[in-house]
Amino acid sequence: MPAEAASLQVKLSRKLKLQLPSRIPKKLAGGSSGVQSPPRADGVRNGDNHNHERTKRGSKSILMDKKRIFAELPRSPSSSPSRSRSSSKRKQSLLLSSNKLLGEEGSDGPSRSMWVSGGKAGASFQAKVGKTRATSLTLKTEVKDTERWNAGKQKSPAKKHSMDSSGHLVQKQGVRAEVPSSTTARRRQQEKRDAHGDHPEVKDDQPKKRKRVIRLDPHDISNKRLDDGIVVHETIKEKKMESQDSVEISKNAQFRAIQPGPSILSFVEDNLLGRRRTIELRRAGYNTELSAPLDDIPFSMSSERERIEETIFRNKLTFFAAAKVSSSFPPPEVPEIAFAGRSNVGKSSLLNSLTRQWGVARTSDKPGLTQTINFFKLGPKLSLVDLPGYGFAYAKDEVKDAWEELVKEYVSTRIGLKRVCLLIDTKWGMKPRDHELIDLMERSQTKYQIVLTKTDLVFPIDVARRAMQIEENLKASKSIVQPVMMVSSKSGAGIRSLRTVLAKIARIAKV
Ligand SMILES: Nc1nc2c(ncn2[C@@H]2O[C@H](COP(=O)(O)OP(=O)(O)OP(=O)(O)O)[C@@H](O)[C@H]2O)c(=O)[nH]1
Ligand SMILES: [Mg+2]
Repeated sequence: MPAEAASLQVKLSRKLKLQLPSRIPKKLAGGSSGVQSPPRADGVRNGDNHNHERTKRGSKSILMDKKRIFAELPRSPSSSPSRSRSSSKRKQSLLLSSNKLLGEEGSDGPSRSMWVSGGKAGASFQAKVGKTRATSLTLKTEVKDTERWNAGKQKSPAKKHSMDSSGHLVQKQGVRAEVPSSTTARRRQQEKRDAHGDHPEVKDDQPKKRKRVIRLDPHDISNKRLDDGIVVHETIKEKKMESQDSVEISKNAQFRAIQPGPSILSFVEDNLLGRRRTIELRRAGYNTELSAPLDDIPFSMSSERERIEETIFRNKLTFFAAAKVSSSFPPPEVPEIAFAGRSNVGKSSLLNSLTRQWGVARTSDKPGLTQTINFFKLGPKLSLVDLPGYGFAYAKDEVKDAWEELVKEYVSTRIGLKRVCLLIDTKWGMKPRDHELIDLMERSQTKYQIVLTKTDLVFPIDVARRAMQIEENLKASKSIVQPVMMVSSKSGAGIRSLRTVLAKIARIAKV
């Protein structure tokens, strides 16, 4: 038996020496050192085995244990002695891992051979390869590639490969460079598979997708223009805002610089105009629980109307006509006093406050409630006319324009119109549309009087300043009736004074 074994060993050695490749992929050999060892003459490299111990035992002992199997040319199983099951399993696992490695390497791999146990194990491997048709085919083709690769290697020996795991990419790139052009199609296929995630390890080695680079068209200056435009617009806007602010500031400064005359100041104080504390009103003897307490009527009830100092305002206020167009105006039978002004300035409220009949003329905090010219009779000798407001209102522009035209027509053509009370919000002062109406009344020689409203919302000094400001502005006006009146429908301040002025009109007026 020892003699047989020795002869068998010799035979195997010869056979295997013939089959030994010039190079063996390090990956297959499981090597991990960073430097590739030069191939040995007998085809066995120091790093070809899974550990260095085997290498130490020498090439002979390795050959005893291992046999290089070429996948494309399955060798007939040698008549090596049978091995234990565990050994066989170990070889199979080695085979599987090797197979896996082959798969990972793809067509670019430097070798498709592997070291497995000789004898029965090798035979079993061959049988397995034979059984697994797909695997066999792959191996076959890959071995062909390996041969070509080796040939290529020999042609260009100057090129080196780093076989260590850290330099895997370098090796693969090198191999790629050496793969002949006939394998290009296959390589593309492999790359496709890699791209589909068949071999994640290899995929990692693939050059990563280039980031999209946004190319700038040197002739396209739209972006720049857009940016520039925005910047320019912003600066213009900012400048505009700044200039507006400065104008506003200067306007406020100008307003604060107004020195009201002594008559205006005393009027404001006598009538307790402006924002006042409740305690102050109480101390002055007014019942702050009542509506419009400064009107100096203790109870705001119908029976109390008898206490109104101006007899004409003791009459019942009755609505009798509404007009959307001038043709709907009622015939001018009695003198009329109209209340005009911007929307929400307090026209309807003033009518109620003057007559102390709350709710006859409808009011709302929503601008644009009064949309028709409403005619109210205050006794047999006077009519009070509530006009729709102009300026901002919750209505369509066409509708608002129609109101404005109607108001203009009324104030400029109405026979029997004795006075237009032009109401101005004390806080905001006169606006361009107010001036428009003034101009119209000036042209049509309609008498008008400025009435500052909502005086309870501003400081007494500002009420005086506003009155003074308007008086100064309209000094040259011919149709204006001085003085500027100041009222508050809420507190009742200045209402009695206004009644006195308006009652005089009623007394002397004839249609
Ligand atoms: N604080 C205060 N609020 C007032 C005064 N006069 C009226 N108001 C309020 O201002 C709002 C508008 O009042 P209106 O009388 O409806 O005003 P208008 O001018 O008739 O409004 P339009 O009919 O829309 O043109 C309402 O909420 C009133 O309560 C006032 O003297 N002081
Ligand atoms: Mg109104």
